[in-house]
Parts: sequence; C-alpha cells; structure tokens
Amino acid sequence: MDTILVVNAGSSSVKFQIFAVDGDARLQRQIKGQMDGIGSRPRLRASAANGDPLADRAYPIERVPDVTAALEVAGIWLKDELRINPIAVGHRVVHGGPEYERPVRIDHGIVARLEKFVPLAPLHQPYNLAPIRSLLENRADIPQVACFDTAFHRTHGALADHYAVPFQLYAEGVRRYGFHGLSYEYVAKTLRQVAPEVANGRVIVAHLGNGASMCAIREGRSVESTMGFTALDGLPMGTRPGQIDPGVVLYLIARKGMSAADVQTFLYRDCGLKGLSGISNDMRELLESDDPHAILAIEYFVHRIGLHAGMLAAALQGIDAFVFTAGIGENSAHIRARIGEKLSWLGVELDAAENARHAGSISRPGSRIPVYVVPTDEELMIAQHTLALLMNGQPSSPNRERAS
Ligand SMILES: Nc1ncnc2c1ncn2[C@@H]1O[C@H](COP(=O)(O)OP(=O)(O)O)[C@@H](O)[C@H]1O
Ligand SMILES: CC(=O)OP(=O)(O)O
Ligand SMILES: [Mg+2]
Repeated sequence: MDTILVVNAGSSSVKFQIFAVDGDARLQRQIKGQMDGIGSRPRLRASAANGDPLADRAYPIERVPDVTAALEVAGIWLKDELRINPIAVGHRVVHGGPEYERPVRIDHGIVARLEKFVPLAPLHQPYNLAPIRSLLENRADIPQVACFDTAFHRTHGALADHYAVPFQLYAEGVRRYGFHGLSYEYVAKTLRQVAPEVANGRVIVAHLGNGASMCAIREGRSVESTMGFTALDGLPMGTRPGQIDPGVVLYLIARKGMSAADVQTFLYRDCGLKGLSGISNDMRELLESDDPHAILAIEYFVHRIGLHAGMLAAALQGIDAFVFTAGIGENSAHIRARIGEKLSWLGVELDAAENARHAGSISRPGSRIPVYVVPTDEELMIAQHTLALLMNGQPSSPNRERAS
C-alpha cells in the first residue's frame, strides 16, 4: 500500500502522521503520533486511525532534552518498529521567506536556500531541515515536499507586510511574514464545513500551542497576523516573550554585554511562560502550580491574547467568529474560559458546560460572537499538498481555493 509520511517539528513537539493513498488518490489517515513535552516531560504516543494505541512511552528529560533527540527517537520508532517505506515525505518548514508562497518539491538547491532562514527561525528551521537532509542523503529515491508556515500569509496587503523601516530592508526581506499558516489554512478550510455561515466572514483564530499566534482571516484569507519577521513577535509563548520593546534588546546588549547569540538564546528559550514563571514553559505544569509566578504568567498570557484580539478585531473592522486551536486552545477549558471573559466586550459569551466538554461550538446560543474549537491538523494539510504536488507536479496554493 502506498503511504505518505508527514513530519512536523514544532518547538516543544515532533508530530508525525502516516496516510495511505487509495486507488482514487484519496488520503486515509493510518497512524498519528507525537513526541511532546520535549525538555519538560517527554512522551512518545502513537495510535492507529481507529484510536488503538500503538505506543505510549515516557522518557527521562536527559534522554529527550531537545527536538534533535525527539526526531531521533521518533525516527527510530518509525523505521525500526513500524518499518515504514513511504512513497513520499511531506515536511512542515516554518520559514519560507519571501520566495516560497506554495509548497515545493525538495532538492539540494532548495535545502541550501532554506538554510538561509535558519537565523530567522532558530527554534524550528534546523529541525525542519535535519530530517530532509538525512533523507536526501540516505533515501534520495523518496520524493520530499516542503510546506511552509509562511505561505498562507502571503495574501497580506502592504500595511500588514511592512515595518516602518527604510524600504531597502523590506526589499531585502525584512517583512512581517506570519507563521502557523498550515494550521490557519486547515482551520479556515474546516470552518467552511463546521460553520459555513461565518467561514466567509471576519474570523480571528487563536493558535495557542508552545508557539502561539493569532490570525485575522477575512473570506478565508489571512489579512493580519500577530507574528512578524520571525516567530518571536506577538503573543507570549512557552519560551518566547512575544511583543517586546526593541529597547529591551538594546539594554541587554549595551548594559548587560550580551552578544547577538546570547540575545537569540534569551529571546527564544528563556522568556515567555518559562521566563515569567521561573517554573516551566508547559502550560499544564503552570496550571497545576499555585506559585504566584505561575499564576502571573498565566494571567499575562490571557491578558496579551485579549489585547491582540482587540488589534485584530480593528484590522477586520469587527468579527463574526472566534476560534481556538493548538495544544492549549484545544485542551484547556480553563484558559479558554479566561480568554472568553477578556473578549466579553466584543460580545463573546461562552457556554461553561460546552466549553468544559471541549465541544466544537462553545459559545452560548445568544452570544453575539460564536466561538469554536477546531482541533488543528497541520499534518493533513501537508499530506494534501504533498499528494497534489506528486499527482500534478503542480503545487497547490494555500490561497487558491478562495471562499466565495
Ligand atoms: N490539557 C492541557 N491543558 C493545558 N495545556 C495543554 C494541555 N495539553 C497540552 N497543553 C499545552 O499545549 C502546548 C503544546 O501545544 P502544541 O500545539 O503541541 O505545541 P507545539 O506544536 O508548539 O510544540 C504546551 O504548552 C502544553 O502544555
Ligand atoms: C512557528 C511556531 O512557533 O511554531 P510552533 O508553535 O509549532 O512552535
Ligand atoms: Mg505546533
């Protein structure tokens, strides 16, 4: 049976799925797995399409301290225990820069071009490229496809795409790219099925995982994102601060004597929920804690989401729906409830019981703004793009299927 393997290396997880391609070129999910809690509570879980567990293993933090180790453990499991032999592999690649607005078939030249963006996504790009390079070396016969987090946002107008810096920098690529695009693309597509009455309207999607951002979507297309040139901007995240006065960076350099490398490590790994709480980047651990710093970190996360929602509502000139997705957005009724309170001025009223049971629609019938939970599926998006590219030799554009 022909299968496609999808690999999605995030900042706290490595997710993978295997899809069978049937005779009519339709995708059927076969296996879904992830190594999550990297650096905190590493755990490999995988299940078959019917939900039957295939693996559930906890690892000591020393065995899986980082994404490289997680890729290795997941790779060994897939190769040696599952003995997979896919006809193609689709990869999430976080930064596509100005060049890539749709998925692309990978060769050595493409990898070299994508290497250029490693400094712009140091928590992701090296780990996205590592399995690509390893397969190019060891299994050059398997076609590989790169699908970009940035591609869905290429519909941004000039006002959303620019910083107020000299034009030369924009020409060089210093732009507000936006990320989590595969997730937003999936959510926008799924909304057409689950809430067709709002899918063509003005929607804010909150992708709240270890990396977190929000996207303003109008008629199924991205018009604004809280993230920019890199995945540092916008909301506070597991280990990233989100929006920060650049003066803080100047202070770190001038007063603290930090080098560019020190500042990079600090901003990507030591800030956000982890920095503020001094405890963990993992929202589950913070929610279990009664330490005042953990309580402040959660309050700050919720507060900043409320502020950025106001900004995106202004960009859309009003909103017709609000959607939660990703690790925290899908799984924490508590965080959703607290964000719901911050959005009450917009007309959001959550239904406590529906929210508690993680229903698809979690607002009260009378809520002026309907609120949904749409579990994201970046891997399915990647599999669809990979298959389209294999079949037609043509990449599918994330924005081609315009809502009408
Ligand atoms: N039940 C839960 N309650 C609260 N947070 C959760 C829950 N399950 C997962 N999370 C949080 O989701 C985040 C990971 O989300 P995910 O989208 O998988 O991240 P990434 O793809 O960025 O690695 C972590 O902060 C984790 O604590
Ligand atoms: C771009 C980004 O932050 O991704 P993730 O949330 O998967 O870490
Ligand atoms: Mg992710």
